[in-house]
Amino acid sequence: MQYPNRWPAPAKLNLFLHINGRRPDGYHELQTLFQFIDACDYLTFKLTDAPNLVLHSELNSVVDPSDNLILKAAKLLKQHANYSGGAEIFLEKNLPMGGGIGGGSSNAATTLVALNALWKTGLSVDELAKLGVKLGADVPVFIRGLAAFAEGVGEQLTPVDLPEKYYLVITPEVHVSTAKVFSHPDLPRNTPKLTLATLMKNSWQNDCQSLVAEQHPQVAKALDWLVEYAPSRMTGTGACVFGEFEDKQQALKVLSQLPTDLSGFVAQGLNQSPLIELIAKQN
Ligand SMILES: C[C@@](CO)(OP(=O)(O)O)[C@H](O)COP(=O)(O)OP(=O)(O)OC[C@H]1O[C@@H](n2ccc(N)nc2=O)[C@H](O)[C@@H]1O
Ligand SMILES: Nc1ncnc2c1ncn2[C@@H]1O[C@H](COP(=O)(O)OP(=O)(O)O)[C@@H](O)[C@H]1O
Repeated sequence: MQYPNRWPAPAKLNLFLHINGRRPDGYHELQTLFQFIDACDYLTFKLTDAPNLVLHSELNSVVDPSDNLILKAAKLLKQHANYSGGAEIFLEKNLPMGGGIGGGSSNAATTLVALNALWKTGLSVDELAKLGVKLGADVPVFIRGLAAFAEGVGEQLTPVDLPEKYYLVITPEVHVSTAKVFSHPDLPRNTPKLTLATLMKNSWQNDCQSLVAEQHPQVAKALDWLVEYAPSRMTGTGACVFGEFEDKQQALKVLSQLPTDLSGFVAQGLNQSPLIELIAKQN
């Protein structure tokens, strides 16, 4: 089978994020809507007979390679499948980190999907998703590659077909820790659970937004600015915020007016991830 050289790891947005409660293990019950966007990191894999797993990336100076979700994912698959060889992995990092657009989780998912194909370890998508959730609650949605309504701690996924709008994503230069947001005493945790049909009719919100905006003036500033142009919210636990547009030109026009101390990009919503499209083309 002819696989490509570069494997995409797309970002996601949480179009809404509701927190319904806290479980005894500290994890939170959520209802959230995931859609991919066509902004991606890219990974390249060179297979080796030697068992070593090596990551080449500018990120190595910021995230210790042993903490990098890419190497953690590769190690997990290698151990699970009892694979004898190794890989050199090259990462092109384009996505902002700690922004709530899921770059780390997506990198992990792409590593699992790509190495499973290249190493011919033969795991099913369900098995890969089960491995992936050990690395992060967001990893399975990237492995399955379909826009989805998520419940539980984010692992119960129902695929959904959504309008593929354009988003202006603002990337405030602050790193928000997901663990810190979820452990904050003031985080609202009591949004009632609703059916998907009801949620689709309601206006959408992110229950982490007020807390994160209070703690990070750059996030509040981005939201105050963007909301003048389009319905806007934060994604995940922040710091990125996004405004929805029907029309790409309109989104680009607003981007061109962004105050100089903010930065961002325009991307299109996708119901199928570029990673899964690529795998489907091979089969
Ligand atoms: C809440 C979301 C929405 O997409 O936030 P973002 O990370 O994307 O901003 C994700 O589900 C996050 O997924 P992910 O980033 O993979 O989370 P994990 O590594 O599993 O967990 C990071 C920390 O967040 C908290 N956490 C995460 C998920 C959840 N349902 N309840 C939690 O309380 C836990 O304290 C955990 O220690
Ligand atoms: N390959 C990776 N890409 C990005 N972040 C990574 C990676 N591996 C580990 N991390 C760690 O995970 C943290 C959260 O990453 P990221 O997925 O970008 O944020 P978020 O979950 O908020 O979207 C980073 O700050 C970094 O310390």
